[in-house]
Amino acid sequence: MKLLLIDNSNTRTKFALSEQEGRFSETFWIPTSEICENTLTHALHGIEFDASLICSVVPLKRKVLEDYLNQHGPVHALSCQSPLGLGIDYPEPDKIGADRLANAVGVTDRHGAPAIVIDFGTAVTFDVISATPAYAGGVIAPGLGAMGEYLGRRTALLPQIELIEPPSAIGKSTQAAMQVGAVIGYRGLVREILSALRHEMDGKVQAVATGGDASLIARGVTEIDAVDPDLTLHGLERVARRVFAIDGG
Ligand SMILES: Nc1ncnc2c1ncn2[C@@H]1O[C@H](COP(=O)(O)OP(=O)(O)O)[C@@H](O)[C@H]1O
Ligand SMILES: CC(C)(COP(=O)(O)O)[C@@H](O)C(=O)NCCC(=O)O
Ligand SMILES: [K+]
Repeated sequence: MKLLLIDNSNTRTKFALSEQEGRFSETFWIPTSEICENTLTHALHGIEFDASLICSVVPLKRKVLEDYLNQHGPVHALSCQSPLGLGIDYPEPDKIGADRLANAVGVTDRHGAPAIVIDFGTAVTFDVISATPAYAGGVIAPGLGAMGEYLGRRTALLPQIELIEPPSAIGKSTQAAMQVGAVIGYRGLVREILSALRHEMDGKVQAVATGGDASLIARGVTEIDAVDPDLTLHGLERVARRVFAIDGG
């Protein structure tokens, strides 16, 4: 059975095709703002699949995706009601972003529990999975892109910057000074939050990073144990195998 997996998040909507567990035959993405029937028809032209599974944190785009996919076979939208294979230790499970639940499934399946997933997307999310394993809650902070953009928008003289590694901690230009604030400053945010989370958990807890800014920020941060770029899509695949009763699911 060929599965189409879709992570509909705020900046990019990622797609993966899976026929064999743990391996994607194809992956691509579309800016979320461009998701409409036309772009989907174009992007999915010639791609065959038997069923699809979507995690969405953008309700209007989720509707467009579901309406389109419903014409092409069974569709499941991931929620706290889906067969996640994890407990949920959280007061209002239906408020948890579907991408965060997919990340929790992905990290448990691929790296084991207990774990902390850090998703460096539009927002940066930290999600804690206990040894049980159960989703235990987490942290939401501004994403690196949002932090970088903010100063350029709210000041008269500061430019928009490219989010790249600054050559030195002592900035020798406005851009370089802002890159230090964003990139090096961001690593400090990550270290401090990880330390506080680990302090509230028992024993050694691995941290796995994913999302658009993961490789840039994780560089040199020894508190992050691994970067797994397609973690959300892998979590979706795991749930899809259960929903559609595929062997190994
Ligand atoms: N090609 C790219 N397009 C957009 N953002 C990118 C790209 N490469 C890296 N990024 C960074 O990744 C962040 C978005 O990460 P992503 O995981 O796609 O977010 P989301 O899951 O919220 O859609 C942006 O803030 C940006 O800094
Ligand atoms: C926190 C998020 C905005 C992260 O979205 P992303 O940055 O991946 O696009 C998203 O998971 C969301 O809208 N969550 C709902 C609230 C919650 O999880 O508590
Ligand atoms: K995401």
